[in-house]
Amino acid sequence: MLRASPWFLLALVALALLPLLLPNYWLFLLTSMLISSMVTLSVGLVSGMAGMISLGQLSFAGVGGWMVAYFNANNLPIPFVLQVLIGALVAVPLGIVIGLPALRVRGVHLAVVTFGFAAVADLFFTILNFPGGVMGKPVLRPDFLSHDRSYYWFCLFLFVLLVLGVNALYRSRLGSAWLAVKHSERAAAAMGLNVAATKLWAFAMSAFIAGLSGGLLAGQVGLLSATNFSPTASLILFASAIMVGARYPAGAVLAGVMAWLVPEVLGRLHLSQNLGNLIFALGTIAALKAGGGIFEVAARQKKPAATPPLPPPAAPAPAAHTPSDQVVLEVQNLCVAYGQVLALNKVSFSLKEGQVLGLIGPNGAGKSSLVDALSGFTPYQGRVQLEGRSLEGWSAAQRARAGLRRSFQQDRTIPELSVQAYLELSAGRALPKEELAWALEFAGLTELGLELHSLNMGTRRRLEVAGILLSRPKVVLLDEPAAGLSSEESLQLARQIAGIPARYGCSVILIEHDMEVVRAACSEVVVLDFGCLIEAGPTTRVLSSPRVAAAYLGEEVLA
Ligand SMILES: Nc1ncnc2c1ncn2[C@@H]1O[C@H](COP(=O)(O)OP(=O)(O)OP(=O)(O)O)[C@@H](O)[C@H]1O
Repeated sequence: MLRASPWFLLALVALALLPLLLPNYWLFLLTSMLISSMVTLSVGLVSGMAGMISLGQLSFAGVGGWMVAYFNANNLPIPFVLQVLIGALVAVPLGIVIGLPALRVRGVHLAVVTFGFAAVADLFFTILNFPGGVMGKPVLRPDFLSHDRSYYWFCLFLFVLLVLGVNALYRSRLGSAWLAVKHSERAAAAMGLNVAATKLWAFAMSAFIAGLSGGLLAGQVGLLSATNFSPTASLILFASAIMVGARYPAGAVLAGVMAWLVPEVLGRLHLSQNLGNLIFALGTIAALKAGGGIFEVAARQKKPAATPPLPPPAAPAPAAHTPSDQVVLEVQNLCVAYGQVLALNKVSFSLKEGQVLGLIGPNGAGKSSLVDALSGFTPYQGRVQLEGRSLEGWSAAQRARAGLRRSFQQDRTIPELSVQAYLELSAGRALPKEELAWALEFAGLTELGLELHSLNMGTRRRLEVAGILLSRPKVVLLDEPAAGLSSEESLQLARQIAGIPARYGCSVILIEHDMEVVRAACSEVVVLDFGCLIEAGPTTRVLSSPRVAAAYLGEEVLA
């Protein structure tokens, strides 16, 4: 993201002064570069930020251009600037419609859907023609934009506005939500985010930006044709956006430069323009191999932070918190089946207010199925009640918003976000200094600005828990939070987990294989085996039960 404001200002001054030095032909190319950069920015938003493949971005641009051409051909008394804006706005509902399939499909399927849209739009543009095209009636610019230089400055002005707007968006909660959805829709839903709305916003906004660029292109070239917005051109645009890492404005500018420089150079060398496509294709393959475009890789290679120190193990053993008798989560006859496999068979237990309840069992016992069912990710039969309210039919996001939060076995934190942005996204609100300071202490960090990719696994796991706690949940399901941590880190985390009810007043279900962690954190334990609850009660008693030992713990407990 654009943070180097001195560089940004320098580039801006250079771009603003260039028209004074260059002949008209180069000015025309520079304007094309700005317009290409804009439409690349739109790909950066929908694909780079929100992680959805869109192969029809130029069709949105075509809609913007078509509207401007239509206003001109019909001599409608609408100022040019307004025409461009209307064109961009008309592209928005289309963006939402094209975004609807993204709620159900992703990856290659979404690529096919969006490319299909590009093909249909191409047919539409070809059959209907751009208004004014057949009559040879070009789009007229108002007097103040009639000179190529003033038009260039106008495009530059809009481009800068877009960059600032997009940058502000990327730093907002919506921007963080886009990254969350890109990395894991499940984790995003588990944070209480509305995944569908987040995706549709991305499509709508990227269609707006693309539509704006189409309108500007109409003003630049006067007469548009379907070839300006062909599906093939959309493909090349997508390839170049991937190659540069177009969610970074500087990447979009680089793509814009290449979009006019490569054909220009090839033309002067009398080489085929297809060579340009080959360059973009190879660049895309290289980017996919490197796990990101030029600017994404560069951002990732920022020096990783030194491994943060563990928080002082002095963490006083948490004051024993006596759970109240009030039941916060009631689970009755819970059954989960995957086809013929019965993963959970009539499991019933209750979680009391202020309790840290361990959930243990051998591999395949049904622990993850239980967490998935409670958190709304797996269909189940039976009853689950949160503070007396049945959660029947509630989605994962609704359960999270109601105060039933969960963590994941695998790291699902969002590498590009800063510590603060991640915590605020997970908490669902802007956090005051004291709460941020507490979260830093919980995770053993000192800086809020560090990006998560620079943190070690243990720190990211603690940060995930801290973010969940800052959302002030009623119940937290922690799915093997100590996985991948050293034994020292695990015990530290266990002590922190044991202190959660006293500090946050919420209850915890802790799934853990490490019995030391269970002993340190949990007052009571339930044990699953082959999907059935075989034992429940105070930790020490249950862990020394021969039945449990036989089912799962073996020598570890007997020792
Ligand atoms: N998506 C699925 N499709 C089919 N069977 C599944 C699926 N997920 C889990 N199972 C089966 O359901 C049973 C319970 O699995 P689950 O992952 O809930 O156990 P677990 O106790 O969490 O195991 P682990 O400790 O290894 O994570 C196992 O027999 C497993 O093979």
